[in-house]
Formats: sequence, structure tokens, C-alpha cells
Amino acid sequence: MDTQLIVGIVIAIVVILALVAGAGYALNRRRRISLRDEPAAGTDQVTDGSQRQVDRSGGYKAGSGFSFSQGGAGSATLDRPEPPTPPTPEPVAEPEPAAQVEPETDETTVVQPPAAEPEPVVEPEPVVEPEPVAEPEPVAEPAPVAEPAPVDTAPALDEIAPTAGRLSRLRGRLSRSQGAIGASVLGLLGAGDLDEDSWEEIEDTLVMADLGTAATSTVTERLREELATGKVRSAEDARAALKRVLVEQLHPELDRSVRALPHADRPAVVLVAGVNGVGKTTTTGKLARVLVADGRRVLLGAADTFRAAAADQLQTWGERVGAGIVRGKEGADPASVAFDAVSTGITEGVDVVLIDTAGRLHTKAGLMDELGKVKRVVEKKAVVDEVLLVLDATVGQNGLMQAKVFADVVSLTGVVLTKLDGTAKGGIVFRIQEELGVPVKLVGLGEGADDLAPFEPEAFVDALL
Ligand SMILES: Nc1nc2c(ncn2[C@@H]2O[C@H](COP(=O)(O)OP(=O)(O)OP(=O)(O)O)[C@@H](O)[C@H]2O)c(=O)[nH]1
Repeated sequence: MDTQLIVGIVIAIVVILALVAGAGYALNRRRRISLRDEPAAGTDQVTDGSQRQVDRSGGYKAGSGFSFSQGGAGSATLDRPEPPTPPTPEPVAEPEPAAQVEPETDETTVVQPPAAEPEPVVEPEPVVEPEPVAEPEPVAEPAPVAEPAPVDTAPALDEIAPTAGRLSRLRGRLSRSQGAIGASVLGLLGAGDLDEDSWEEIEDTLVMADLGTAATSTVTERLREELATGKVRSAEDARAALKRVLVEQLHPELDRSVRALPHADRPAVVLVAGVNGVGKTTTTGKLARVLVADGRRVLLGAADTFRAAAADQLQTWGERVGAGIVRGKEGADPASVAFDAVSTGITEGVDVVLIDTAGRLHTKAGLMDELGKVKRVVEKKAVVDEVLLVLDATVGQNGLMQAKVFADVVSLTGVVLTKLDGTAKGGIVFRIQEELGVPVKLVGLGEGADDLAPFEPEAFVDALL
């Protein structure tokens, strides 16, 4: 074989290989699920070089039943017209001296989400100088590579249930509370003229449903007014009057948006707190799913270093939706893990960092102080936009006591009420808002990954009646 022929064959093989590699890379890219928002016209870029969409929608996202907003710079307090109770006391803990709160960076690990793995940089094939080939022989075996094997081994991501209309879809889950408030009070109201015994019975029913004495008195008083107008003549009217009164009591004017939208130069930071077993980790995971479904890039911070399995549990939630996680060694300083999570979130240009804190007992003063420290340390890096207190609806009065202790340590901006599916005491929602002066923003209605719903007073009362 002469040299020219050999050179010709070599060039042909190189060209074919280059084409095959190019086609494989393109196919591989197409198979990846990208959680990063494509920069659209009119969106901003963060300054660290990574591209991120900065929300300019004013907080509302069409098509999602959840409402997200951007935290006000320098403030994480609620913007509410008239809190129903006196404001919660100022945090009493002294600010930590800076020397004690330096992050222990080597204590934490960043686990990237499967879909956010850095793209393999494919070196461009060396350009082969097109030598003049006299007679390019037809290549005998054109190396037919039909299907380049996908190199992406990322696990399949979960499909997330639609976020719109969740509370209505999950209304059946409130059936236990339905009987308690709806059936009996409506039965009495619909019976016509009410004597004092009937009014007492209504009060008892509301107290039993955990409305608390203050809300019960107001509701009964308002119902008496409604009936006194003489306009309540049918069961239908009675239902409408009860609905009006209950919705009023839930203060529909309160801002219930979750402050999870990014700022121009940093992610939103959401702290999730509560005693052990109330559903903090589960709620953090469920919230991550909603945010991912809404097109946000989420980073989880496993600041629950108290319970080893909590970080694993959170990591699993993250892997299922493609959210990264920053976790620490068991027993690591939770404040340090939280700090590292926020630093990583800023560097990576994510939209929101969700920090799951340890489920500490509210009676352990030292541990409660630790939560205050987590917030103060994080705030050296970025403002905490949202402090969500997770409360278990099934524990009733006890939950309220816990809530008050938390409110003394960190100023709460919202409540997540979990396990409403497992109680007949849905009335606790009224009481929490009344006594804490903080809106219930989200409710947990089951153990399923998508059983988290935004709290909407009208839909909630509808579900009760
Ligand atoms: N029925 C029901 N169960 C829930 C709900 N939310 C959470 N759970 C369950 O409550 C249990 C505790 O949840 P976790 O998320 O581990 O609670 P935690 O507060 O993080 O607990 P610690 O890490 O120990 O502090 C789990 O079995 C959850 O599935 C809910 O809305 N309804």
C-alpha cells in the first residue's frame, strides 16, 4: 500500500471519530436534566460569573399555588397590618463574638445534586491539517457507532406533583377536623333560634377543636351578630355565615408568601426550626420540591448535626429532586454548617438555601441558644429572609408552648403546621396565629413527598365545613 493511501485512510478515520465524539456529546447533553434557569431576556446575571435568573415578578409566580416573595433587605419581620396579639418579645441572647463563630469549613461537605454535576469539558478534537489527498479510497469499515452509550449515570429525578391547588386537592385529609367544627356547629346553627344551651354547645365544640378561648369567644360573638341580622334563614345561609366568621378570624390579609426568592447578589435564606419529630426535615424536603418545581435552584443545609440520620434523610430528599446539600460531620457545630451552606449557596449562585436545624428540646436552654447562634452566624454572610417554625398539629397546647420559646430566641416569620391529616383539631391554626401573631404559611397534610400545601384561609375553612 502506498503512503498516500495510508495517510488518506488515517485522515478519514480521524474525521469519523471526531464526528462520532461530537454526536455522542450532543446526545449526552440533551439527556441531562438541567435545573438551572435559562437566562431569558431581561433577567439579571449575578456578578460571580454564574448565570442566575433574578425574580422581578414581585413575588407571585403564575401557575403555582404557592406564593413566594423576596425578603426585604435587612429585615425578616412580617409586614402585617395589625397583629392580633402583642408582638413577640425581642430575642434576649447577646450577639456572639465574631471569634467564636468562625466557620469550620473543613467540618462540612458539599454534595452536589446529580443534575448539577459539572458538564464534562470535551476538548475540541485537534484539527487535522487537510492534506491533499490524491485518491481517498472508500473506507472499508466506517466504524458504525449506532448509539453512543450515555455516560450520564445520574439517578432519575422524581416527578413532582403539581403545586397549584394543593390545599383543595388535599382537602379530604382534613376530614377529621371537618366533623369536629363543620358538622356539629352547622347542625346547631341550622336548627333555627338558638337558646343559651346551644350557644354553649357551639363554644364547647370550638374549644374542643383547639380554637382556644379567645378565638372561640370572638367567633361565637360574631355568629350571634350574624344571626341577629335575621338574614340567616336556611342551612345554606348558616354555612355562609359560619364561613365568613371563620375566614375573618384567620386574618386573610396576612402576608403568607414564603420569602424564598433570590436577591440580586445572593440567595434567599430560609431557616427551618422546631422541636424533634415535628416534621422539620420532611418539611424542608417537601419545600425544596416545590421550589424546584417552580424553577428554582435549591441548596440544602443540614445543620441538624445532633441526629446523624437527619443529614442522610435530607440528602435523600435533595437527590430525589436535584438539590445539592452541605452537611457536617456528626456533632459538628450547626452554626458552622449553616454558615458554609450559605457561603456555598452564594458562590454557586443558587436561588435559595434551606437550612434544616436540629430538633432540640425546648427545655434545654443551651440548645435553644444554639439556634439563636445559627441565625446570627448565618447573618454574617446573608440576611435570613424567613424563619419557619414547624409545629405538629396533633400536640395541641404543647405545641403553642414550644412556639413561644422559639419566638423568644429567633423572630419567627411564619409557621408550618404539620400532621393536620392526623388530627380533629384543625382549630389549632386559629390559635397559633392568635397567640404568636405569626401567620401559618404552609400546612403538612401527609407523609407523602408532595403533601405540603400553602395555607389559604378560604380553602381551609371550606375544607372544614
Ligand atoms: N401524617 C403526617 N406525617 C408527617 C407530616 N410531616 C412529617 N410527618 C412525619 O413525621 C415524622 C417525623 O418527621 P421528621 O421530618 O423526621 O421530623 P424532624 O422534626 O426533622 O425530626 P428530628 O430530626 O428528630 O428533629 C416522619 O415520620 C414524617 O413522615 C405530615 O404532614 N403528616
